[in-house]
Amino acid sequence: MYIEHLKLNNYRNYGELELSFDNKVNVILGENAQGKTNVMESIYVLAMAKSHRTSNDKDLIRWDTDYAKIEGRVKKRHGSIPMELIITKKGKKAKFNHIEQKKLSQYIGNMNIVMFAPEDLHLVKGSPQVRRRFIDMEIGQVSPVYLHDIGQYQKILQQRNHYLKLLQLKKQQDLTMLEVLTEQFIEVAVKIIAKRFEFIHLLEKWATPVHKGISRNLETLEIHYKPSVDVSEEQVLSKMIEVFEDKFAKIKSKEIERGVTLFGPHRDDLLFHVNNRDVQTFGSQGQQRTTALSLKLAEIELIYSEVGEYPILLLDDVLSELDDFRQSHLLNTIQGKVQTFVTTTSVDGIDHQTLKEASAFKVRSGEIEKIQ
Ligand SMILES: Nc1ncnc2c1ncn2[C@@H]1O[C@H](COP(=O)(O)OP(=O)(O)OP(=O)(O)O)[C@@H](O)[C@H]1O
Repeated sequence: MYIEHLKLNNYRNYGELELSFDNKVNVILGENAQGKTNVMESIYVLAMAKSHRTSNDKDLIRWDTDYAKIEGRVKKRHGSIPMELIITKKGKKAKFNHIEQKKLSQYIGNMNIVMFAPEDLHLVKGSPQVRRRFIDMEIGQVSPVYLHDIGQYQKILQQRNHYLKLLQLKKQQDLTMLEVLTEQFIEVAVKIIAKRFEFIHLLEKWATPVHKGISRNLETLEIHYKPSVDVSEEQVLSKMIEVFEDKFAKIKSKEIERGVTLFGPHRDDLLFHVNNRDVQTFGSQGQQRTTALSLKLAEIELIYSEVGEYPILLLDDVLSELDDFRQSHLLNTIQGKVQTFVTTTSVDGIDHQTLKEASAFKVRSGEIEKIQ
């Protein structure tokens, strides 16, 4: 799939912008703070209904205006489909094929995106939160049910935390309500954990050969999912409810004392092993970068295998962060099959055929001009 047309109104530093793209590499050139990332972000937001760099939708609305609008036409195998997202200070409205989608979980996933930005290089080394976000965004793109479950989970987690806080502060004494919330919590948590196990296997299946290629056959990558409760994959569906019930019964007084939920998918993590060693602890910076790059390239193949079409790749300021070998590995992989957007301040030093054949756009304070 690829995005043919993009129109922005009052999005970040763009008043009005209309661009058409080919199904190939599109380079977005410009000095710092001119609006390169803003274009990438708008494509990401159109696909995912939220930004990768802010959780506050209001940040996306151009200063001193009331709403932001992103319109796009995505070309898929079965035709060209219009998508639209309007962000106001009160909320957002999403349309797919001119029809408003009441549930965002039904909207997301119609246009698949893989974003690779400098912060993704911290996927291995960063906090578990970064890795959980990565898993959730990726599964969400191929499974609307999962997105719905995550939404439910967050709601119940919030209610449970709120109730634990009341118990902690002795504003409540009744434990029956806590039991009801715990039961609801476990029901959704089990579904999420089962799906995460399944997804990590699939991701590993694609990432291991990619990693072998980038490491010139020297390294074997393994990805392990580490739920916060000690449970093996075999136990997930058969015994998980019991495992959680036992755990929560044992830590009840501790949770009340702390006023917060201590176990569940919001505390899960991922582990990456290269040649049987934990990359987070023992990996060199190069190995950590290779792992992050392998995961991104694996996502491209994973989406293709699940959806039947390649996703759109957004490389935000990341190409210059990779050495020559990794750069050309990346560009060789996408060449001719994945619509790719690359932002950079300069293409000097990137000597690859793919970039020579690319379309190029020049950004200057919220205005864009096609230059190649
Ligand atoms: N809501 C907003 N309304 C208007 N302008 C905004 C808004 N949010 C950000 N900006 C402006 O957008 C510009 C930043 O754009 P962007 O992040 O796309 O930069 P960039 O070209 O990618 O730069 P760099 O190479 O430094 O990453 C800044 O000038 C900032 O002031």
